[in-house]
Amino acid sequence: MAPEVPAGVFSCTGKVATLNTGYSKRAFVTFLAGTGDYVKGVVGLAKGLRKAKSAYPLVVAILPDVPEEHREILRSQGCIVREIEPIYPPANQIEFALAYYVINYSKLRIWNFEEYSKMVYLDADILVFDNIDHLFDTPDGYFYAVMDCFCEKTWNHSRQFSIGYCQQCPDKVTWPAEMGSPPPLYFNAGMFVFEPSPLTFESLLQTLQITPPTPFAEQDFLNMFFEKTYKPIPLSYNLVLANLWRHPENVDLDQVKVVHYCADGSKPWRFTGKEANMEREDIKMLVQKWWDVYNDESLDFNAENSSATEAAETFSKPSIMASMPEPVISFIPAPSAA
Ligand SMILES: O=c1ccn([C@@H]2O[C@H](COP(=O)(O)OP(=O)(O)O)[C@@H](O)[C@H]2O)c(=O)[nH]1
Ligand SMILES: OC[C@H]1O[C@H](O[C@@H]2[C@@H](O)[C@H](O)[C@@H](O)[C@H](O)[C@@H]2O)[C@H](O)[C@@H](O)[C@H]1O
Ligand SMILES: [Mn+2]
Repeated sequence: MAPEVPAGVFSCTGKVATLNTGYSKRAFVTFLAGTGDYVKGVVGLAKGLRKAKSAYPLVVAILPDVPEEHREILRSQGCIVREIEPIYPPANQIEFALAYYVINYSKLRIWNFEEYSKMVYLDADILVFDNIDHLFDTPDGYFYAVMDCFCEKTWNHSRQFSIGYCQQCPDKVTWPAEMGSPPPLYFNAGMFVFEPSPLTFESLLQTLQITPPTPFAEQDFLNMFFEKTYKPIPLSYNLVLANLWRHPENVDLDQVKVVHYCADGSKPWRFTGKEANMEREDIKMLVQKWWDVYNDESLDFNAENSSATEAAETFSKPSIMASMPEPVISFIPAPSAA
């Protein structure tokens, strides 16, 4: 059975929910880079949030190489499009688990969106099936995310993989004493709840410059940086698909609120069904659900159907902060996604 998630993690601290006035605002945020087809992922993400009747807008942090046509598609779907400067890891010889992961360090720019008090980051290959607005009411001061799984071959560089250990089933293969203490709980960085802060952003950047890159790029880096404040939340908030065949005992598809299409071959917008596990009925059902949302014209953005409209209009006024100059870094297009 997966490790328990602290019961109190969603208990409100009695704090008055932050009013969406002035600069103490809430929003979902995702990241888009390149000229390829991930823009379809962002459209699916935006329409899924609308279907779940979320009260908060979706901010899209985009790299300079995202074409105007894609930016217009996102604005037409009610997204708030914010261009960011890329962030690169220090010079290195590392071989990332997937070559294009090098662009994911630019995600760190979202900590500088200081006009927002609390944000929920969601990868563009995510579909929200159920309302998750209550995540914004989690107590401040922590980093909330779902624990990852170490069983896929993408983890074959790790000690966990070498002995068949996974935090999703810590009793199956116990961590041997001779290997020292077990690794700290490790989250998947495709979804997390955080509080933007320029101080945290500066600390992230300074720490990044002295941290040798590792196979899972910014995901490894964020796990190291937030190790002490990380609070696991249930798997239903970020179902990394590999859990379906690696830890089916931990998955209740009827309860899943967020599906993360990160298994090899599972991106719905380029699905062929040829890769390992892609012939599974549950995978094909989840991919179809993504397409149902993506193709549902009733979920397209318009003033009537968006509960986040007033919020989006409020947010769409560029804040003085957003116009603050950021360090200009020459942009080198990264390898395209797998
Ligand atoms: O060509 C790309 C590749 C990745 N991404 C962004 O980077 C995130 C992380 O990449 P991906 O989800 O493919 O990694 P995975 O979760 O599959 O390991 C994506 O969700 C997108 O938000 C992007 O915008 N363009
Ligand atoms: O750049 C590193 C990426 O690392 C993560 O993806 C991986 C990781 O979760 C592995 O544990 C899985 O085995 C693998 O399938 C999956 O692709 C994040 O989802 C993504 O947003 C991004 O941070
Ligand atoms: Mn992803």
